[in-house]
Amino acid sequence: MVDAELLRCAGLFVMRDFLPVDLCARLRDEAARSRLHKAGIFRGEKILMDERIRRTEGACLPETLQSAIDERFQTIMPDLGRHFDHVLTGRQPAQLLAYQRGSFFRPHQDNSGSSGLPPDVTDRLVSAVVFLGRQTRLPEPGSYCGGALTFFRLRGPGGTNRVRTEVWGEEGLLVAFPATGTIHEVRPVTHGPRYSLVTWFTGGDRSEQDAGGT
Ligand SMILES: O=C(O)CCC(=O)C(=O)O
Ligand SMILES: [Fe+2]
Repeated sequence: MVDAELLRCAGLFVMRDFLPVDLCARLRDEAARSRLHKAGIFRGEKILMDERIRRTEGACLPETLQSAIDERFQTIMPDLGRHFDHVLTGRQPAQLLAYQRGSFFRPHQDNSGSSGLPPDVTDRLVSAVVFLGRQTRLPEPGSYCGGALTFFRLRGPGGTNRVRTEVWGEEGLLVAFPATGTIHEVRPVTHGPRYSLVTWFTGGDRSEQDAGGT
């Protein structure tokens, strides 16, 4: 369940079927087979494992699937840049994430701009999340429950301020948002696993480029 219009109205970039269902299924299979490692959070230069804030695991993204994913992200880069008023020139390697029952990621922004963070974080301009599975209210074969990607204080229709906006996963759905200032969380998964791909686009402001151009 995603009200794409609502998210668009709040300035997010939404694309259904960004990845084809067969590619989503292959990625889920790979993640299920892969050795998983605990994913951390940045505190200054350090990566901290704090399971009160984030309980998520990372899986290996096989090279055989990497090029298909890169190609898809590459195609939307100009549109994303226009949408968020940036000149996007690069992208950080996509991460394949696995959330088992009980996993979550508490409210955070992907680039808080705090001093002392490594360039990997401060370079992030636009965050993109791709859902590889489907969220349902009750367990169904192949679905997950809980785990809504929840945004806080998004602008609503008519300039209202929505307290919370939930995005329920659909296979292949992409949601992109500014890496700085967009507070979001992954609600606890109650039936899993939930799989997603995340990546960050980098580059510069349009205005900076215009000022520098001749
Ligand atoms: O898995 C998701 O849906 C989002 C993950 C996330 O917010 C992050 O990795 O920063
Ligand atoms: Fe995030």
